[in-house]
Amino acid sequence: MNEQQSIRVYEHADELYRMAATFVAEQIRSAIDNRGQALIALSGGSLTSRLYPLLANAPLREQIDWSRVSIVFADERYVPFDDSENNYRATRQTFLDHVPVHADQVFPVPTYYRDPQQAATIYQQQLTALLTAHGGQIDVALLGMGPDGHTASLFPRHPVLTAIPAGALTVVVADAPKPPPLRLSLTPAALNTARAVVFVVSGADKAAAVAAALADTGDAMAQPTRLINPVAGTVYWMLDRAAAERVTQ
Ligand SMILES: O=C(O)C(O)[C@@H](O)[C@H](O)[C@H](O)COP(=O)(O)O
Repeated sequence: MNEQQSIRVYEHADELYRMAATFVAEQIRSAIDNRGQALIALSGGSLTSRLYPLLANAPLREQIDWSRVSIVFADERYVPFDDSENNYRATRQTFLDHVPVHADQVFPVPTYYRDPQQAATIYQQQLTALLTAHGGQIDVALLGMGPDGHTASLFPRHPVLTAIPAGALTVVVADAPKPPPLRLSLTPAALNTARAVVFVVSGADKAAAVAAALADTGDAMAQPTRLINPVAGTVYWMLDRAAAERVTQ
């Protein structure tokens, strides 16, 4: 197990999401207290419906100076902003439209480019500038994991995993097994700048993937979460009992 790793298990999903939202709010507050600002990376999926509303409502909403928070996306489905599959759209609906975050501090993946590679290049430039302004680190990267073990849009055994150029911060993922098939993801190198990577995973359908991800050894190409090893940060696994059921350590 990665030494910079912490595993926390909660009895029920409700408790998991409540504790995860509280933890993320603490991380954001501590970044603002220590460095005057916070840079966070968001994922889609169940976080959108279960965790983000907790940040967008009392008491957590009032505990954060949102004017000091910048937001990027760990991954995005390459569909227009008004498509119901778009993570930015979903995140606005449950989170960003309900907190006083400055519009110019929210960085959606620019899926309006016809060429996703162009979007990847531009998003990389934006992230590079943000990292420079934030001392080289994302403060909190919030990630989910699918039953197949994917995280962000890094899918097990997807050819792109071995084709990411050194130093690239963004990557276009075509033929993703989870729809929609065209996606843009932050790379492990980008996510590994994080001070805190927080995996929030619930449900028995993910128990096997969680156990494989946390086993002492394993193939990173089959378990992309193993590619997430922050250079100067900690990985937090926050699980409900059902997702943790097959973890042996
Ligand atoms: O598809 C996306 O947009 C994601 O960001 C993706 O990586 C997600 O976090 C996982 O698929 C887990 O999703 P669930 O929590 O809904 O299972």
